[in-house]
Amino acid sequence: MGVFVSKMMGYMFPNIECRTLMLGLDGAGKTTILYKLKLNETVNTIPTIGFNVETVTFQKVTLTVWDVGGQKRIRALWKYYFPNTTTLVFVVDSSDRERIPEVKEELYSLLEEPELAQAHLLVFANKQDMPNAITPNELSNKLDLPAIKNRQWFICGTNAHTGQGLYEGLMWVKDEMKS
Ligand SMILES: Nc1nc2c(ncn2[C@@H]2O[C@H](COP(=O)(O)OP(=O)(O)OP(=O)(O)O)[C@@H](O)[C@H]2O)c(=O)[nH]1
Ligand SMILES: [Mg+2]
Repeated sequence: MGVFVSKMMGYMFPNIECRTLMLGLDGAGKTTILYKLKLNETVNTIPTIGFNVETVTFQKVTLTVWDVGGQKRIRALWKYYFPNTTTLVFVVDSSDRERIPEVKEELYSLLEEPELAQAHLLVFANKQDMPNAITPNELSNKLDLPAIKNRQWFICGTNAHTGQGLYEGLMWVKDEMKS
């Protein structure tokens, strides 16, 4: 009986799989976020040369999260991770105000990529714990997010060390995937 019920539940509420591509400038906090989500731990990171990939399950949504190094000289490799992306997670170091123009340039060049045309956009305004951090609202305006009309997008403030804000983002991804 228990097996029957669990099979019925599986048919009625199937697991949703989501290929998630996490990009952003070097040092934004992508790898820290990945392992906070996967292990609920704050790991010591080194700059990613190449990628990390982990699966994270959240309320029946299984995300395969690809975290690709963001150093300028290796951003040319991002394109190899584009195919079949359902959600683009773009991580920003909110305390690095000087690099916001570079952030914007990289974000908009991603949004022009045909292989990412179907992807939802989740922006993590990370490092909200830093005293000079730009707020998610301010970042949204600086990145002109309200002007994006051709895809669903969402921004939230995060602190990858404590995990604050990360689940708000995942909740949005889950709702987008289910709708
Ligand atoms: N204060 C603070 N520091 C953070 C936060 N998230 C990440 N960091 C720190 O920022 C530094 C860079 O984090 P990473 O996760 O390695 O950054 P990354 O985006 O993976 O960088 P690349 O691999 O070079 O693309 C590390 O020292 C992290 O501990 C945060 O929310 N707050
Ligand atoms: Mg990294």
